[in-house]
Amino acid sequence: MPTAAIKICGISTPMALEAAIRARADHAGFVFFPKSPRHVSPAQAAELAERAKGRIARVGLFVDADDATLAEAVEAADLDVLQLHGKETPERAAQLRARFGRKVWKALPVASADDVERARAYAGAIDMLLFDAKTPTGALPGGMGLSFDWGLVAGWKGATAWGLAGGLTPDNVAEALAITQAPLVDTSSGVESAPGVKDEDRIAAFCAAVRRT
Ligand SMILES: O=C(O)c1ccccc1N[C@@H]1O[C@H](COP(=O)(O)O)[C@@H](O)[C@H]1O
Repeated sequence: MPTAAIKICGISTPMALEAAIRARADHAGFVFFPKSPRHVSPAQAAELAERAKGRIARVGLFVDADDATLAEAVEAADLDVLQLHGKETPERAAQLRARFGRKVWKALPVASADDVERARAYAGAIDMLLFDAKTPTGALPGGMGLSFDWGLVAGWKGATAWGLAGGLTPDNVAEALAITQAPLVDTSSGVESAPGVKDEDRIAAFCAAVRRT
């Protein structure tokens, strides 16, 4: 099995960005969702993105964002990927892909086999599916450190590339990969010392654990 690609999400400081690059992560995620403790403004993202250019891919995370919000972020941070983490439909995802000409990833909340089945509706509309844990009503739709039953997506086969998110840490990512064979893993709170505070050692440990598998 080839080594899984790695996304470190919720990067809001140069220190965290440099740690992700040093650890050879593939993608850095910037959260454009004001309710998140990891939220960055377009101006902050622009600075981070400039530092990231040519060293790590830039992913912008959005939750049911309107076109103006997306346009401002894409322009400021020259994003490579738009990660949609709300209730965006396949039609909305396809529309954004066409409008912005960037890759689009869609996060899907998973708690049951039916949730996984819903992924098939996005075939042709997006570039990657991200299976993430379903979070409680009223809570953030991600970034909560919650995982789901990885057996539900074990060896998932579909028309769309996919990745695994939700509660991944340096301690459990090897097991998650052994069960799911996910081609990409995404973590945020699992490499933090407190909500929104990235930990360099945990970022390094997470990437090393992925590479050991
Ligand atoms: O990180 C956030 O604050 C966030 C807010 C709103 C939606 C998604 C968010 N994060 C993403 O959620 C998954 C899982 O995160 P975790 O590893 O369980 O903390 C991941 O894709 C984050 O990028």
